[in-house]
Amino acid sequence: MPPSIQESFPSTPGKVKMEQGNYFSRAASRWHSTAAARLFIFSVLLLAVTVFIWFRVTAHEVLDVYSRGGTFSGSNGGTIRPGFKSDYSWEKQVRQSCSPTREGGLIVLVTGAAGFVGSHVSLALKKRGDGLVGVDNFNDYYEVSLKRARQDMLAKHGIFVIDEDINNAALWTTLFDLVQFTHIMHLAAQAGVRYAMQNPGSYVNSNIAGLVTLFEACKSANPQPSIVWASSSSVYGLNSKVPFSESDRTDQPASLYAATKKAGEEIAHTYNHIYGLSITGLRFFTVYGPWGRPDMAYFSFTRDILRGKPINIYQGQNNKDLARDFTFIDDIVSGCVASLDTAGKSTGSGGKKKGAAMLRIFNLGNTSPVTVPTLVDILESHLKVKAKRNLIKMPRNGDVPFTHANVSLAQNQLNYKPTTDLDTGLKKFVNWYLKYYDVQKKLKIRFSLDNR
Ligand SMILES: O=C(O)[C@H]1O[C@H](OP(=O)(O)OP(=O)(O)OC[C@H]2O[C@@H](n3ccc(=O)[nH]c3=O)[C@H](O)[C@@H]2O)[C@H](O)[C@@H](O)[C@@H]1O
Repeated sequence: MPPSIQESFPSTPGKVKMEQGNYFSRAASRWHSTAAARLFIFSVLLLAVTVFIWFRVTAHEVLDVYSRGGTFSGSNGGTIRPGFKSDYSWEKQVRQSCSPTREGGLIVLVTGAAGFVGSHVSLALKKRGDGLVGVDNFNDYYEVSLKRARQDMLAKHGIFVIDEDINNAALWTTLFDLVQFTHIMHLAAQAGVRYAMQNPGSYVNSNIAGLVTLFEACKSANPQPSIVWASSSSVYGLNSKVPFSESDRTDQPASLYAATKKAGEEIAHTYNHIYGLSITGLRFFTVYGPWGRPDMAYFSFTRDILRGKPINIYQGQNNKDLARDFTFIDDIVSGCVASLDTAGKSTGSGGKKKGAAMLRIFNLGNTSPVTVPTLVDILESHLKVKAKRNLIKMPRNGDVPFTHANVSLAQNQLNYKPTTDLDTGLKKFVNWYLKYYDVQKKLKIRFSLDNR
């Protein structure tokens, strides 16, 4: 349409806009004519995009935290970090720690490395020349200073422990880009049977969500690592067939802790089935020993006996003593290392299964249950102090009356043979306990003198 005819048409909203458009485009063209104006518009756009992205990330994090029913601090006081940033010195520490010192040495990621079993397994692997890096979130379920002391001990042997949560997917992306792990030793978990009634969310967060986050990273890794992880004797729950064999029923968990470990075993099946991950689950039976967990009975009893405080000894129905298949840490370490050594390769790549992969479950126990009062007798003899015993009815808090492992499968396939009886093992524990807490006391005194 020629401009003269177009101008003679009556005004319409469209026209008015067009005229406004012309006005603004003239004004804009004046602005555009300067480089400063272009820069200004670009900056405004950049700011808008940044604000938009920040808002989305923050909103997502808030929803994520609230969906877990929590606050912005972790389930045990740790801080939830939305991402992960590495730097040169961090990468250097990871690389150094992961370098094997023997030919054909494994390259292992150990989660829960500052924990009881994790620190022992890490040390054993390093000592025989494997490369490894640890991850631990140092939560305050029990005294953090003990976890830090284990970390110091590992650092002296050249093992780097990353202070992070297993739910941090960004950590796994960074770490798996940096290192090609041959194996994962997954020991990070929310442990303890009775604490599950106080903090159920913590069990779901670590033992289910954390496990899935890690499996997701493993499935996408290229090549995929082989995985060994800690399940628990508690999966046998109310099973009354003794001794407990891997083929026994495990669908009657007595605690939420046991239920999350059982769920872990099912999740392991899924990742093996869909993605070809090689996965070995280990059902540990009440592990004890030096550098142990203060929340466990043998440890807290020792502390209370030495302080002259009474201890509660639970009893089952008809005042029957409870019994556990207490297993010494060195035997558990042998079982863990043998599981790593015998693990088949994962078969998937690029997140896709290429063939059937190994899926195993083993009991790692001692095969000779001991009653709790006998445990106390042994502690008394090594501590040379009499316990003040309160016999009380077992509270309904997830406990089971007894555990007893059949380890013939582990014996056949891992050459697993527990060699430490409870008396020998507790003697080693008591020696460590007295030394460790005496050292800690001296350090505290020296620290307070230094700060005067
Ligand atoms: O084998 C396992 O799967 C589990 O072993 C332990 O659980 P638990 O056997 O209950 O070990 P303790 O908490 O040390 O209790 C040992 C025995 O002492 C008894 N006990 C515990 C505490 C107490 O104050 N009094 C008492 O008599 C318990 O009832 C139990 O029979 C660990 O805490 C779990 O993390 C682990 O998974």
